[in-house]
Amino acid sequence: MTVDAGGGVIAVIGAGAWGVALANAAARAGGAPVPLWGRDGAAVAAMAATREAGSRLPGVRLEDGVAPAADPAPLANADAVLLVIPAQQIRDALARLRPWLGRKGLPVVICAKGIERASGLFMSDVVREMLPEAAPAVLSGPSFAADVARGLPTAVSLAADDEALAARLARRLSGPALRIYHTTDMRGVEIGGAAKNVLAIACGIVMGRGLGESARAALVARGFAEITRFAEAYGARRDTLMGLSGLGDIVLTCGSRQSRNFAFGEALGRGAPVAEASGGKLTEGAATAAVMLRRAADAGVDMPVSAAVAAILDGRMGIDDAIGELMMRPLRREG
Ligand SMILES: NC(=O)C1=CN([C@@H]2O[C@H](COP(=O)(O)OP(=O)(O)OC[C@H]3O[C@@H](n4cnc5c(N)ncnc54)[C@H](OP(=O)(O)O)[C@@H]3O)[C@@H](O)[C@H]2O)C=CC1
Ligand SMILES: O=C(CO)COP(=O)(O)O
Repeated sequence: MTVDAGGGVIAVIGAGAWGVALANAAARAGGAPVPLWGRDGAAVAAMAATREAGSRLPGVRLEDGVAPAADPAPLANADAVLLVIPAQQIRDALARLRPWLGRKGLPVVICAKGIERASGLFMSDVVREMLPEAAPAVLSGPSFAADVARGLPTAVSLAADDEALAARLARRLSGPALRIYHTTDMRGVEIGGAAKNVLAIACGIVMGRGLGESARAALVARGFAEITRFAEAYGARRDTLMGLSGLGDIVLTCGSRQSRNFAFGEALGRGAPVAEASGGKLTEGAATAAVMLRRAADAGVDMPVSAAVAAILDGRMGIDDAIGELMMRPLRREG
């Protein structure tokens, strides 16, 4: 497989907000057409006809090279694929698409942010199970789809076991407005992306409850500390967590209503029921909170902020009690 700065076909699996944004970025970065696979035939046909992204990214036009389709056949000719569907759906989608993806060394770049609820597996391990011949990679960092789709300046991390592959993919996808740093720390990049969504819900709750910016800053700092402990317990490097896919994405999603996870938390903080607070939007942190705590417990890592979010989402604790409990924890040395 050849993927380099000068070309190589990048295909995108998932025609939602982030899939369209990355397809646009890939089209801007390279000369080759970008197949964009979506499961909903009518929706992708409408995208192809109107060249509009649709209701998930209002006002965004598809770049000329982007080719939306519900037929997976073009995936068979891709030099690399970007996997851009919700984390909990990746296993099923790969089971269906495997006939077009089962090639030795095919780079499969995971762009979803989550941990698989049923198995407790990180996304790169799900891909390794479902496509054992593939070369998994992870792309994550502070990047709202609406910004990337419009070509606003953004920087993210891309990790693969093979540093040369990570560097080639980063060069192929980078453009004047999308700057991609590469690393071999897949665990660090994928845990940063998955865990920050849970923290964004916590920050939304605090803001929705009217507890103030000081409380949010405390949560960001203590949440970052627990995410770093968790990631290191699973072999991640601390400096990865200090980078774009950890701290960078926490700064973005814990401070902006544009984040669906933050907005979900804010609605909860204002009193919306858990079942209604997302307004039908994808909130990866809600799916990941409980399973992340299971993995943390397996590794003997304490994650009090994430535990409070999980307890609120499971209905085991009310918001005020959860906040009270966080404040009443025994005082300890910082670290
Ligand atoms: N939006 C953003 O700013 C960013 C998102 N991400 C991550 O990207 C991932 C996707 O998010 P995003 O694109 O925003 O979500 P959206 O809700 O906008 O889109 C999700 C897409 O996945 C498709 N899909 C859902 N289930 C399946 C399935 N079983 N098989 C095939 N396709 C499926 C949906 O299809 P259908 O329309 O038919 O339901 C839809 O096209 C998430 O993990 C998110 O955390 C990462 C960075 C930025
Ligand atoms: O991951 C994101 C930005 O980096 C998008 O966050 P939300 O899924 O919370 O909207």
